[in-house]
Amino acid sequence: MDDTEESPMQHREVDIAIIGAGSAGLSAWHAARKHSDSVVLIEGGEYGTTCARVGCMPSKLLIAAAEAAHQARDAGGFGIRVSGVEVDGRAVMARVREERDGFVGRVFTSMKRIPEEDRLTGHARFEDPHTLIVGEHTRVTARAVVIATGSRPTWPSMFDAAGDRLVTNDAVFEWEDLPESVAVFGPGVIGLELGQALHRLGVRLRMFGVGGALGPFQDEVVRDYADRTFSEEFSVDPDAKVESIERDGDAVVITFVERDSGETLTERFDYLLAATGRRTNVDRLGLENAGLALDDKGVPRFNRFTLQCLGEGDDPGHIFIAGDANQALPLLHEANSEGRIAGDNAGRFPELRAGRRNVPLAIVFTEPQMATVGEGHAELEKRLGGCDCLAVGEASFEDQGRAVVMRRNRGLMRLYGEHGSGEFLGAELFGPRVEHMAHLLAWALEQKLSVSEMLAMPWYHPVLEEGLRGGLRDLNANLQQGPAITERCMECGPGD
Ligand SMILES: Cc1cc2nc3c(=O)[nH]c(=O)nc-3n(C[C@H](O)[C@H](O)[C@H](O)COP(=O)(O)OP(=O)(O)OC[C@H]3O[C@@H](n4cnc5c(N)ncnc54)[C@H](O)[C@@H]3O)c2cc1C
Ligand SMILES: NC(=O)c1ccc[n+]([C@@H]2O[C@H](COP(=O)([O-])OP(=O)(O)OC[C@H]3O[C@@H](n4cnc5c(N)ncnc54)[C@H](O)[C@@H]3O)[C@@H](O)[C@H]2O)c1
Repeated sequence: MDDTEESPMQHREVDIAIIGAGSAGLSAWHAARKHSDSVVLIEGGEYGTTCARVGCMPSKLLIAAAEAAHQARDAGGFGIRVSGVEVDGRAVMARVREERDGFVGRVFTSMKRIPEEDRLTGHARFEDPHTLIVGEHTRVTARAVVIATGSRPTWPSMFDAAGDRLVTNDAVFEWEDLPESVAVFGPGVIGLELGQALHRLGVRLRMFGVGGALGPFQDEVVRDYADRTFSEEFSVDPDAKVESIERDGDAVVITFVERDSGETLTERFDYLLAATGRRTNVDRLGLENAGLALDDKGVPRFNRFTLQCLGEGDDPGHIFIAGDANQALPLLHEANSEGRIAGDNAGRFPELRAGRRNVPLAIVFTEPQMATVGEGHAELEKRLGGCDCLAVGEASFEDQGRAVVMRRNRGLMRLYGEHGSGEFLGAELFGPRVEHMAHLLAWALEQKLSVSEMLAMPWYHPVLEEGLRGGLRDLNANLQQGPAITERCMECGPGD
């Protein structure tokens, strides 16, 4: 064959095709294989998953280094003198990359359990509802398809002026050294995690947001408290007025109105880090050929329990969607569980099983940490606020005993319950190590416990969870199911 001749298109006929070898796709593959040996997993980008390569794991590695620096600087508060805390940016980034490579390596090792003939490399797109074209080299015909294509960062076009100094989380963990300065756009989950870590590692930082949003919080009381806390540590403006973004030599030059002074300032930064949200990768799938009903954002409409997509006439069909691709709950544990449900149903199609879904749980690894459990405050207000059915309890960590002991006594939680039934509904937490309390609350919500039942559980002393007990007691009092809190709990330990 001469060089100009195109190689012929290969043809594969399979039971199930899974598009995307990320966390959702890998779970889907394992679940589907329980039903059939004829399953292909198609990957168009890099293997290793977003979580391990550029997401959950490297971000937590950077945060861990930042925490070490912060604790060393804070040791003086305990009477421990640590002199000359120095951040070796190269060493920090080397550890981040090395450990990150370890996590990615473990994904590769588990990928090896998937036979090579079941893996296809190349970008997939629909030719018709049952046919995929993969990398222009293979046509795959499948009885059922799972879309598990994940998401990618998105930003407004005004950032493009920063040229190659515009970066996202995809680039940060490849840095050989820490930069001198970064302008972070988007005080959401990624922006706050990475921004605070960079600041604690000595990077000069400003963070710009729009419309006042901050982290995952919907409850204004918690959001305002978190805003005040972060603002004391580094420059963050959740409702920034940015006048221009320009490139000058190697610098990104940003002109903005400074929050506190109201002055217009122009500052130079090494990088503009865009953390302004993520968009689903379904836009490059040729969905117009798949016969699916799409929502106003172009995402297939689907059933949350079966992960089955609806067809154009709203008839459910043979295509399933899992993980960040469906934009519902872009979190790792949800990608895993959706992948499992979608793969299982693709395998048993046309028979289907409704998968078990967990209550919403999200944790952000800032310091103090942020967490949300259950339905968001806005949804609860909409559903229950009008009939006065929603009760709120509150507790501060400022005088919480264990938090004081640890010099981590900053934070506020708001807890929600239903009048009448006394059931616990959800919470927004901002405080020390609330990752653990968020789990306790999510488990209580799964069990449909009432606030009184939660309070009847054991509470050790002195632990941070006693702060949670304070919040639950306040909620119970507001539900008129317990005594009003006029003073500290008499039967509790000091600083409960
Ligand atoms: C910085 C950061 C930090 C995060 N931290 C956390 C955290 O602490 N906790 C948490 O729960 N979540 C976290 N997340 C979110 C979590 O990483 C994602 O929810 C999860 O990785 C999504 O998995 P997925 O399988 O849907 O997508 P992915 O792992 O992205 O997999 C999708 C795959 O599909 C491939 N693909 C796309 N289109 C095609 C196509 N047309 N053909 C073939 N292949 C295709 C892609 O190349 C990719 O490999 C974080 C995310 C980021 C970015
Ligand atoms: N710890 C975790 O679980 C974790 C960590 C990181 C990411 N994630 C997942 O990744 C998803 C995406 O994270 P994200 O931080 O990109 O999205 P996000 O939606 O949490 O935050 C985006 C932020 O950017 C702001 N924004 C939008 N346009 C802007 C503009 N032009 N200028 C300035 N700010 C602007 C928004 O108001 C918002 O605050 C999260 O929703 C989460 O599901 C989870």
